[in-house]
Amino acid sequence: MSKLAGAMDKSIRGKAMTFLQKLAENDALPGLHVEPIASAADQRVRTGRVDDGWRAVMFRADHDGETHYVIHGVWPHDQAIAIARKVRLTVNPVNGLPQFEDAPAPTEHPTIVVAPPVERPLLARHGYQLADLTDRLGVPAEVATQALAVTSEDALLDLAARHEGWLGTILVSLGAGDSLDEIAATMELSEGTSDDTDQGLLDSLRRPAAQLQFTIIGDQQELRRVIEGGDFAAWRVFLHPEQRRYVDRSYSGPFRLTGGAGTGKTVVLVHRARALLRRDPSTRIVLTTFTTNLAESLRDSLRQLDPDLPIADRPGAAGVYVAGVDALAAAVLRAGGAAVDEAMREVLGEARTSRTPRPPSTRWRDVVEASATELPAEAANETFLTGEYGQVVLPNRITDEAGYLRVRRSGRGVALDRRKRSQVWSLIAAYRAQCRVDGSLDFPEASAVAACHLGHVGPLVDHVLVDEGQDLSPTHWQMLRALVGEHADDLFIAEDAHQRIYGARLVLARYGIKIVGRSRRLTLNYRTTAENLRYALDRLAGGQYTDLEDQWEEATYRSVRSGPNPQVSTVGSLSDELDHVAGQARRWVDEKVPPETIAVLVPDRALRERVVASLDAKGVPAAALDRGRPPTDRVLVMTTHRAKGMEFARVILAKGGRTPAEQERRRVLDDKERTDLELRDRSLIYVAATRARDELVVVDRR
Ligand SMILES: Nc1ncnc2c1ncn2[C@@H]1O[C@H](COP(=O)(O)OP(=O)(O)OP(=O)(O)O)[C@@H](O)[C@H]1O
Repeated sequence: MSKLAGAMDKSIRGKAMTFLQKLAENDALPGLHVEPIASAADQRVRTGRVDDGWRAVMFRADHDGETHYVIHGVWPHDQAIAIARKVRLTVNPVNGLPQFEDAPAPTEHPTIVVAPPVERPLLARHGYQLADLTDRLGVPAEVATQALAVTSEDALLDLAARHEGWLGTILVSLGAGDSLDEIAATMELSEGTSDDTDQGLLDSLRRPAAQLQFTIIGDQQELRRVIEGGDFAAWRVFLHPEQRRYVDRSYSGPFRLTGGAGTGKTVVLVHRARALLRRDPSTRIVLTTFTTNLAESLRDSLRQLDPDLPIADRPGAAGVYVAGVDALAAAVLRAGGAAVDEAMREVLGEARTSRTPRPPSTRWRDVVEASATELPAEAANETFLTGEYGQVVLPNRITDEAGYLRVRRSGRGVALDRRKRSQVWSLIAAYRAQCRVDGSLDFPEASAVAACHLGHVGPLVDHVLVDEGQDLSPTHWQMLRALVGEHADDLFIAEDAHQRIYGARLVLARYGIKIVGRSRRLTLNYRTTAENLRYALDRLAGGQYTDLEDQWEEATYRSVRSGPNPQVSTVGSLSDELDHVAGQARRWVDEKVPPETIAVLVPDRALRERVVASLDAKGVPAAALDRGRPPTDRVLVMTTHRAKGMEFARVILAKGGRTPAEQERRRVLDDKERTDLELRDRSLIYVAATRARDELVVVDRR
């Protein structure tokens, strides 16, 4: 077992690896010098020789004829000896979890006199007392006393940051006002008996909450990953008990995991893919998300988690096939061969020659402009028609006017009488006629046809894992439903309704995906500081957000870290905005902040190019990020859409202004459509602000 290698100096990692490998082979090898320490506080403590100057501190526990070592860390010789003398690894008598202690635990709660604070302490405001923390949760008395004295959530987060593992996590939950029962349940704390024998200690180390801090090293490769990863790769090894549950558990049907930005939804998905493959190496998994860029980063994460994980080259092959959802549709169509023609006829009323969908174009706008339609502006526009086609026509496989006149248009804003429906159909028919000329399919058509084709040939895979579920469209869901049969662990969907920046609201049950109670929520934010999270959540206040089950989305999250408040400035013009952005980036680069850890997020590509040019002019190395991987040594400038799913130490959010064309586009929209667009505008700011790990600077334009 090993504690997080964060404490380990980089220069010694290679030798530590060799030491631990040898220790695993035979702890009696003379070069290792595994020795007890005279007058140590814990009789299990041992030190081992990593090299002349460095020693490992560890604990030995024997059970069933086997010897186990719990690695505490590697330190310079004298420091290691001093630590080894004092440190104890015990089982917490209240919650049954392993804990390190520097000195013998007091038998009674010590009397610690704390000066009465001017403000009422935070935990008292939440109604907690000392005994709640110590006797119910097992928080050591000294830490509990400190926690009860702090007056703000930020101060409590600072205290939490000083304690690794379960203790830090419990403090964060207390700060957020969670009830004792909730904390005990999510952390899976035990009650009562504690067993300080070697076996008791080993059992305690295997508890889910212990795995926030300890991991059982099964083989050499895992050992290497833990040692080389250090703190930055904590997600690969140390899961929250709740995360672990969603990774390992089996569900009788589709499962939905919700949670705000940075709560570790993607981490759960990636671990779950590996867990499913470990259960059955021949299993066929599809891991999908909205865009190709996000899919690429999922693939990278899978490789980081486990370089040996089989990545499939097509949906239906053993292993994990990772693709953006539209690329997945294209792959299904390519693999389907001539049989796809039948599905095309059923969905579109005709077969098209291309199997590769073409990217979005101006075709809907061209159709409206070339027509002499009498439809009101709220229906004769690209936004309405794209929605009508993707949400009504394609999912219902409508191929003629008669079908369109009959179809239910539930959830759509603009009311259409028979005459108007007929006029809308003329535009749809004109659109399809143009597509027929070049034989191409658009993205929604491709997923609709893929769904129909899969309905004919049957499911291709055993499990589908979806990230960013809130952005997927009706035909995407139809396709995913048809891709996997209805059985246990068929679909696992991660979503955050507050981050919907693409598609329209929808309800999964309409597409045959019945969650029926299999829905849970992650609330602990690992990425964003409490201050930045507060700013981001305030942007959503008052908006009515619903999730994929048509439930109100809550916005109650807590953060594991605190930091400076976001700096928000308001400027009067584009040139002031550009100056402000470049000035801030310049200051950070001058302070030696690595440029690639700084991102400037903008609403559109036009502003992106302006920002890059202005950074160049100020001598700040910068690059526009679109497709592909981010370059190093440059400040990254990108649209918020591109930044989805990513994170940066520092973010400058340039909100920009609306162009006259955009203002006109919005003016003609129906009220419902406009309200939805406004929700998405706010979500875009929320997404942007939650990309910042440490510092956030916002530039608002009047
Ligand atoms: N158990 C963990 N221990 C340490 N870090 C974690 C843990 N879980 C997640 N993280 C870290 O938190 C950050 C956010 O995780 P992740 O990207 O999975 O969140 P998300 O919910 O998918 O976010 P978003 O919705 O914004 O894409 C990442 O840096 C990840 O490494």
